[in-house]
Amino acid sequence: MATTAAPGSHMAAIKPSISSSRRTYMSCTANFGANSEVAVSKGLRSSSHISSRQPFFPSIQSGPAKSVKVITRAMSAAAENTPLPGLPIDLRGKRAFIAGVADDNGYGWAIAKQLAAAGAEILLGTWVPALNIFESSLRRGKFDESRILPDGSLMEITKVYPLDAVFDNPDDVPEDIKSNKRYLGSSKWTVKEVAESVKEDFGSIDILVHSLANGPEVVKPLMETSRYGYLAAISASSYSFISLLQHFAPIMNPGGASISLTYIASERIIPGYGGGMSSAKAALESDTRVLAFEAGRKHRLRVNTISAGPLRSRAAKAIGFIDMMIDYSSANAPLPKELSAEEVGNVAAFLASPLASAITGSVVYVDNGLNAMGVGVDSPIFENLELPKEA
Ligand SMILES: NC(=O)c1ccc[n+]([C@@H]2O[C@H](COP(=O)([O-])OP(=O)(O)OC[C@H]3O[C@@H](n4cnc5c(N)ncnc54)[C@H](O)[C@@H]3O)[C@@H](O)[C@H]2O)c1
Repeated sequence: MATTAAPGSHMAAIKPSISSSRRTYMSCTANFGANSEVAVSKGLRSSSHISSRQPFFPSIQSGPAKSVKVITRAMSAAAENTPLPGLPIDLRGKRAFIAGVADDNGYGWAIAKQLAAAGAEILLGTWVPALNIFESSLRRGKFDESRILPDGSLMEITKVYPLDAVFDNPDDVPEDIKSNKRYLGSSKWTVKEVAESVKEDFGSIDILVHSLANGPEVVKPLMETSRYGYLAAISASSYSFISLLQHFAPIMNPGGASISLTYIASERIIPGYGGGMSSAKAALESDTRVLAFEAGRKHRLRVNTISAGPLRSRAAKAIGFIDMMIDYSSANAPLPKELSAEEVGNVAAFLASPLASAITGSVVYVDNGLNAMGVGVDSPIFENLELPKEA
């Protein structure tokens, strides 16, 4: 399946406004004749061209006041419809590999969608045990509504690769996994093999997204977490990113970008986010900085992580307190609204684009500003404190 059909959302949005601005402009000239055409075309130029000592519409200042009003209205309509010179997020010609998509509810899907809306070609890496159900749901059209892009076309997924990011190469895979029936139908799903398959199929990629995490003991407090649970969380949620970058960097084009997803529990206490997952996110953020240096110097790649607010994804629901965290954020964040996955997808598209060419090694917060709060303002302690109210 080719993705060339998916145009950049910005470009698609511009086309109709070009013609409507032209229509507005033409109706101005038709209504007011040659003099007003001069006036309108002057008005459409940058305001810096207008001397403060000159009348704004020298050619019609002597005319009746009514004409001035009508022309002003027509001009502001024309200005509203005039496309901005633009800072488009244009990812046409770029290819993205997004690891960690197995349904249409999580951040990985939303990021894939916004990258596709900006014109990127989409390859997915799906956890082997979830692959069958994801592919059959895709085939049966279960995700079609979620695939709709701003221009009305459907997001194309060029290829889905089976992936288990806790195994780097076939020698690492233990017998019980090899013979597990959920793995038997798939092959070449270790990180090294997936990178080799992508190289064989497409030669190179430009964008690498790590949107996966797993902590078998996430519901246990850190003090009760076993060594196995802790190391498993780090392996699946932190080292998996190092491994992906290690194996994909050689096939990433210079100027390429990688993005992972982290959570505020790395730096602030979030009771309930246990099993070493808070430690895994802290490692991921620290690794983002070191890998930014190494991959930047060696491959001219950028490495950033998005610290996302709470989302009702499948993984988050498994932790068991996601609704509470969403309510807490709405009650306490500077922006008292629920975060949408699309808002995170938009920032990922920006970070992946040349517009972010000087951003690397950063933790970028997309959380309605919750990270900036020092207190929870919904505490009864603050009952008598005057808080800013909506105007
Ligand atoms: N949902 C939230 O509230 C939230 C907040 C901040 C950060 N995040 C982060 O966002 C990222 C995506 O999670 P999500 O919440 O969108 O949930 P999700 O369920 O959509 O994504 C997690 C994915 O990881 C995959 N996965 C698990 N183990 C794997 C492995 N060994 N190999 C390959 N894939 C594996 C799962 O199949 C799933 O597709 C994670 O890093 C998560 O920690 C989530």
